[in-house]
Amino acid sequence: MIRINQVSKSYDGGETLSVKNLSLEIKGGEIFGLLGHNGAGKSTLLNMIAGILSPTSGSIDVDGIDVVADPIAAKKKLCYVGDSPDHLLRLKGHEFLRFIADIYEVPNDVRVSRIARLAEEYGMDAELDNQIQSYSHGMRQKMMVIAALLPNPDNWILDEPMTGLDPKAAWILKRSMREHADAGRTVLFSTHVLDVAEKVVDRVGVISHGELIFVGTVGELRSHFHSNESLEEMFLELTSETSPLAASSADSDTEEVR
Ligand SMILES: Nc1ncnc2c1ncn2[C@@H]1O[C@H](COP(=O)(O)OP(=O)(O)OP(=O)(O)O)[C@@H](O)[C@H]1O
Repeated sequence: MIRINQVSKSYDGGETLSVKNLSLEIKGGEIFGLLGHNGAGKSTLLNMIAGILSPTSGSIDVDGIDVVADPIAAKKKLCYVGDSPDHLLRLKGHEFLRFIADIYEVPNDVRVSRIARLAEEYGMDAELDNQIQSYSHGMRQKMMVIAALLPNPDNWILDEPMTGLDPKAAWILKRSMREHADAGRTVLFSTHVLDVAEKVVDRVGVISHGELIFVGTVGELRSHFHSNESLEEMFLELTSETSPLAASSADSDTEEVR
């Protein structure tokens, strides 16, 4: 479970807030999709949950562990796919995965079988002896997904995880997300690809200018609009400059439709 309590983030000492007083609870058993335009604050929020950025104010806990007060314990409860797959490029695939398994203290026998399964599923088994810098963008993204899923913690935090994945890999990841949530665990991911979101999410959160302007199921969003529109159409209406819900102030309620 991920609990975000009145979190704000400023990159410039308080002049502007990239995330504004945001509260949200994501329970075990659900896939939660975070939607928002470029610069809306998705990566900033996910980076704070993953412990890469500190909130300017507010608190975040993962399975009851405060990510700022106890960062190592909190990190053991989550995995994270960031918005760039270009890390540790000089390592070979298997060296990178061994490094991740060491950090997460994945036992030897477990890591061997898990790496073999994940590499085979994502079509990367023939690539593990090559340096990551020789991989294509999509192959690097697959490595980030494999590395994230390798420790198999309860909470998955995935920033645009489908970007660059081929259809088969995207399908396998979506299936894994569903299985993970159905086992009572938590998946939080961001995406721009709204037809993907519509198919896999249990709930969505729409973030605009650092504020959550909607939290609920796609069905609830539909009944709010009294329409049968696609998620894409509703998202565009919700975040348009003329929408009464479009974020502009920091003092509004954020749960459900404002
Ligand atoms: N390192 C940084 N320094 C200063 N401002 C930043 C930094 N990172 C992000 N921002 C600002 O914070 C805001 C939110 O950015 P963020 O990357 O969280 O958006 P996003 O929703 O993930 O966007 P995208 O969909 O384009 O990845 C933007 O206005 C951005 O310019």
